[in-house]
Amino acid sequence: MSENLPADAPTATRPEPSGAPLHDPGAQAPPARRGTLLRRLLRNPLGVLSAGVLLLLLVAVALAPLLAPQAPDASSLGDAFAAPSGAHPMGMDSAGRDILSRILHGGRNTLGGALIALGIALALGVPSGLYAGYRGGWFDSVANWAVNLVMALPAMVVLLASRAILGPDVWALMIVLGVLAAPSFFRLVRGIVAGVRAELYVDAAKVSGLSDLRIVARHVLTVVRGPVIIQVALVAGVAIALQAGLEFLGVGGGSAPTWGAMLNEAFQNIQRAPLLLLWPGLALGLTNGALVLLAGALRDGLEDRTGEAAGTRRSRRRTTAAAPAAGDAAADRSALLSVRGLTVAYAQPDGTDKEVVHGVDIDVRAGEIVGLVGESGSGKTQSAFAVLGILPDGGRVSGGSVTIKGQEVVGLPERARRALRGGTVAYVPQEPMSNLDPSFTIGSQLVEPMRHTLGISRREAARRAVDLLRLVEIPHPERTLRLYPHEISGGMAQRVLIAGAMSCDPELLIADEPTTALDVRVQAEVLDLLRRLQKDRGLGVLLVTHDLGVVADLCDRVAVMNTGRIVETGTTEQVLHAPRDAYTRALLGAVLDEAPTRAPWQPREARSTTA
Ligand SMILES: Nc1ncnc2c1ncn2[C@@H]1O[C@H](COP(=O)(O)OP(=O)(O)OP(=O)(O)O)[C@@H](O)[C@H]1O
Repeated sequence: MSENLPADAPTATRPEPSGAPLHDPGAQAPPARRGTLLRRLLRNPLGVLSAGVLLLLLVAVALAPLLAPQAPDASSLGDAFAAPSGAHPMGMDSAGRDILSRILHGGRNTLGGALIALGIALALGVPSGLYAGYRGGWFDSVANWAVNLVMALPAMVVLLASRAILGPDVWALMIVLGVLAAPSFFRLVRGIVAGVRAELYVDAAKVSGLSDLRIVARHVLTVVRGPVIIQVALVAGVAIALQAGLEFLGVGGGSAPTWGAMLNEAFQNIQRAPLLLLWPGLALGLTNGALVLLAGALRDGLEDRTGEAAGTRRSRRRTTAAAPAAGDAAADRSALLSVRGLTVAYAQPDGTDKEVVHGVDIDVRAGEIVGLVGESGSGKTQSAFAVLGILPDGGRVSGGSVTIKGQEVVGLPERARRALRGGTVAYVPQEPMSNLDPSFTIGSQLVEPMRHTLGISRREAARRAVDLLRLVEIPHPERTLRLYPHEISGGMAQRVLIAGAMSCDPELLIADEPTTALDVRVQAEVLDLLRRLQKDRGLGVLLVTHDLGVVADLCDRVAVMNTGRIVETGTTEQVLHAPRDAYTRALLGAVLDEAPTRAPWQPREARSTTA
């Protein structure tokens, strides 16, 4: 798009929560949250003023046939340049036509044309920006190339050339303008979505089994809509100004009244009746000014809301998960999770593949906790993501087999994998705060995935959410459901994520360094919780960790990973006390011998009595 149109994305505003309210009285989001944007807008004097002016203009223009004193083209040459009077409040133009009537009717053409341009720009730019930002790949490359091409063209020159080709039809020119303005929406939306896509809470939503469409609707559109609103105002203003400019230059059809054509006529008679310039100029100025002020007020409203809700958006660092732990290579494939010869590769810019996981074997049986340990970069995360089916862009399972309850999942269609993730397999991530969307209440983030993956009503999901928070030992669950992530501690956030993971009664839990981001005391509580859930529900757990203390404390078996390979597997006792592999010995040697060990796990009641 040309320099004439707004190309820079407005600052991304914090999303306004649109989380579904819970119907359970105890779990329901407070009704005060609803419609707060409108209330905030009404509290902002500039917002009220600009919205009022725009509304007035739109209503007046829409009712032009009723409000105009006479037809816009009715002329009486004897009254040319007549001053304002009771019958003609804005006076008469050079052809003796009523200016008020022409302003009202002209507004229909001017604003209608801008609306067409805006509609086309939105229809082309927003969906393609969403798709390119969320999916990337070849569509992103092609769309970016096309957008750069269009943006390199000067809009006014293209419009003048279009006029020469298409004729003096201003509506056709507005369609061309819409195409020229679409890249501004594309770039804005694509940039924001590409950022949001990397957020951990989007990964968490994927793992909880939500479809891409739902994730976009719930987590992405809320972030995009604020900036898009502002862009709408800017593009509408530019479309109105460009259209008026074309008419002013005499490029339009000239047959229908428009504010630009009126400016043109006024300019020709500026010496004789300078007042003629005032009315169309005022109409254009008021419309554009009101649009810009309204957009600002809307943005302020959205930012207020989201700033209050989100408080702190935590680090964007992508989780480096650890993969499922160890299975004896000999174990049979009837295990809950069975991984054989798993290889993961990333496509390189030169067309070659870089293999980062080289033939991993792991088994997790029902009711056991398997630890996957290894130093940073050993391939734990890649293995876990491969099992979950959420490898980042460019990554793929290039070989091997992963079965869950005997079902091969490598090559399974995405829909089927989602169903598995939302049901049989659950995931507990490393950084609890980054995996909760700051814009939604805890209740909303527990309820929505349950509604969609279990197909239950909101009321039922809200009831289950309260039970789940009790299950993970969160005090005052009803109150907690109404809180936003920034209002709870890291330990509570991790409990919430564990509750979310348990919400669909999984059989296999993949926990990625679930305690790394927590302080020592909270770590112990979360590990105790995991152990209790695993015992009570007979879960199979693949625990990715670099902490050998955690392995000793919790795991039944352990797999040690180094440079993309499992170097040793066995029972925890055997691997920790009689390591066979030199790397395992080095890993154990790196642990401080004098470091204090945690007391063995006991049920909560026992802990409180022994404390
Ligand atoms: N997008 C990517 N493209 C290419 N290589 C990658 C990509 N992501 C990870 N890798 C490589 O894969 C290897 C394994 O990384 P992985 O994140 O699985 O390690 P990890 O054992 O989980 O480490 P940490 O404990 O730090 O999370 C690393 O060498 C890393 O460089």
